[in-house]
Amino acid sequence: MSKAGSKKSSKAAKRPTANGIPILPRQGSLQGASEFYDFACKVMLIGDSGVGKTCVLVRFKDGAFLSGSFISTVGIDFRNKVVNVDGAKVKLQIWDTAGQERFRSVTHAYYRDAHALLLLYDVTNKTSFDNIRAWLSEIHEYAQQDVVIMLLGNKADMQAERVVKREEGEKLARDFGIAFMETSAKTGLNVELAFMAVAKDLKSRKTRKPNDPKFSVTEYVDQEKQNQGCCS
Ligand SMILES: Nc1nc2c(ncn2[C@@H]2O[C@H](COP(=O)(O)OP(=O)(O)OP(=O)(O)O)[C@@H](O)[C@H]2O)c(=O)[nH]1
Repeated sequence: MSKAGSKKSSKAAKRPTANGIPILPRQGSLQGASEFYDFACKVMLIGDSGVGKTCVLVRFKDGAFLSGSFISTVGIDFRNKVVNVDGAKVKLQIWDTAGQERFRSVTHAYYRDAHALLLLYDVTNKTSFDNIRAWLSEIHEYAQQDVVIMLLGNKADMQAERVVKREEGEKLARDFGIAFMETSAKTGLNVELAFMAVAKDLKSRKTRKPNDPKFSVTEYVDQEKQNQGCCS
């Protein structure tokens, strides 16, 4: 992950750059030599700086939480994970973007190939929530029309600092017809579910017969949340 100030960012500095921003190959290889899979898809994590995109990715990929001082992502990077969906192996190539405004022109270029976008805000940061509409406009401008969008209200573990109610996130998602859930990279709440919903959607798109009902990410997520029997 290209995080400014991290050890890995010195590696990133040896990569090709544009205005000092590390640029990775546009088409991250979906052909992992040692990984077997049936379908592959690109998922992008987007949202304001500091909402927890890198932490959500690390939680999903490694089952760990990056606590401590916050190091902002520089440019864009990706990690792969193969998941099992009803007997099929789906390779998720997950792109972690920099939330900072100065990297926006770099990350826009990657929207077009994305099958799914996980759009994050931070439930303890009202501005990050208010900016969601602007992020959705960008998605509308740069992403494919049929891209799957999921709104994630992250840092749900920080109840004392919360300033955005769950109902506000739900309403915004409803207004835009997109799936919603609250997540926590710290506790792992709903992180797996978010990525699995995306993987299921992709598998369904690839295998669905003309008369089969269309898979709905929103319905799937709502069903799974009900099955958890909790308020998340
Ligand atoms: N309590 C709590 N802290 C979190 C959570 N997710 C992220 N953080 C913290 O929030 C800070 C920012 O997290 P990052 O994942 O680096 O944020 P980012 O969205 O990748 O930021 P940029 O790289 O600048 O775009 C870090 O200090 C994390 O430890 C969470 O779910 N709960």
